[in-house]
Amino acid sequence: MLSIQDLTYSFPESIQPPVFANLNMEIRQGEFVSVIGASGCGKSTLFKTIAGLLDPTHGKIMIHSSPSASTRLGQIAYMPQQDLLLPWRTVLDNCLLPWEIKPRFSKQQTISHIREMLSCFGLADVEKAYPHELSGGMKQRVAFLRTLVAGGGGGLMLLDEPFRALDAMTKREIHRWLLELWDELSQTVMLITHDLEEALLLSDRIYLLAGGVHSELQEIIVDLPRPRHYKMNYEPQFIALREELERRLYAAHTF
Ligand SMILES: Nc1ncnc2c1ncn2[C@@H]1O[C@H](COP(=O)(O)OP(=O)(O)OP(=O)(O)O)[C@@H](O)[C@H]1O
Repeated sequence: MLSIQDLTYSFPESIQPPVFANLNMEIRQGEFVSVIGASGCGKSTLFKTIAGLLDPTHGKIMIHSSPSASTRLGQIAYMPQQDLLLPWRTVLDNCLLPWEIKPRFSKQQTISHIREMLSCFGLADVEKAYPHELSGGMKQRVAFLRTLVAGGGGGLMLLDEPFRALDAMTKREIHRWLLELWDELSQTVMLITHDLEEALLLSDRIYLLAGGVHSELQEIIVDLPRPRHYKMNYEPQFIALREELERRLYAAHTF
């Protein structure tokens, strides 16, 4: 679905070395792929480049074999680190925004789908609230839900640390929901996270990014069986994978 070839990005007018250089990656339709790496290694910059917000300094980004940036825009739902909710719209109206831009189903169908998800995310009571009335974690859940509505057509979802402000219980609920509904959603997802357990629980593959002139993108295949369950965290295969991930992460950032 997504093919990245020889991708390099340097901020214009920056005297720093490139954020990353000569990256190659392939994402298949329906895959869940996490990107991990030390703070500042270039993960968000990589997503902004894929989403078309930054122009690559060098290299190609192709979606369904098309190098056109405009084709890419229609296929990608991007959730940045900041929630970017519209302050003058209620929770429900914020979630409806993708439908207003690109309607797929009737408005009524979309609203009932959103209401189901609001209830599952513990947000049913705040449907009519405005963003300034919500906690940081609630705003993040609304932004995540809106990205799900935007990406509902089987496109690519780019999620930049979507669950970072959530308490452990809410995070677990959203993980459980994602794991249960994953097959039905038929989404392709790329997720940036610093939470190694989250990456292992949700992903088919993980890319470990080390940026700079000598960038490296290591691939880790998560061969845990599906369907997955959060209790897998305690199983030997999961623990072994987690240890391996920590070892590689440490090695990639030890100079
Ligand atoms: N607008 C900018 N101009 C110049 N340099 C920038 C700009 N934005 C980010 N950078 C630099 O690019 C590098 C990569 O930043 P980026 O936000 O992509 O890292 P990250 O891996 O997502 O970090 P984190 O995990 O902390 O979110 C950092 O060194 C950062 O200082």
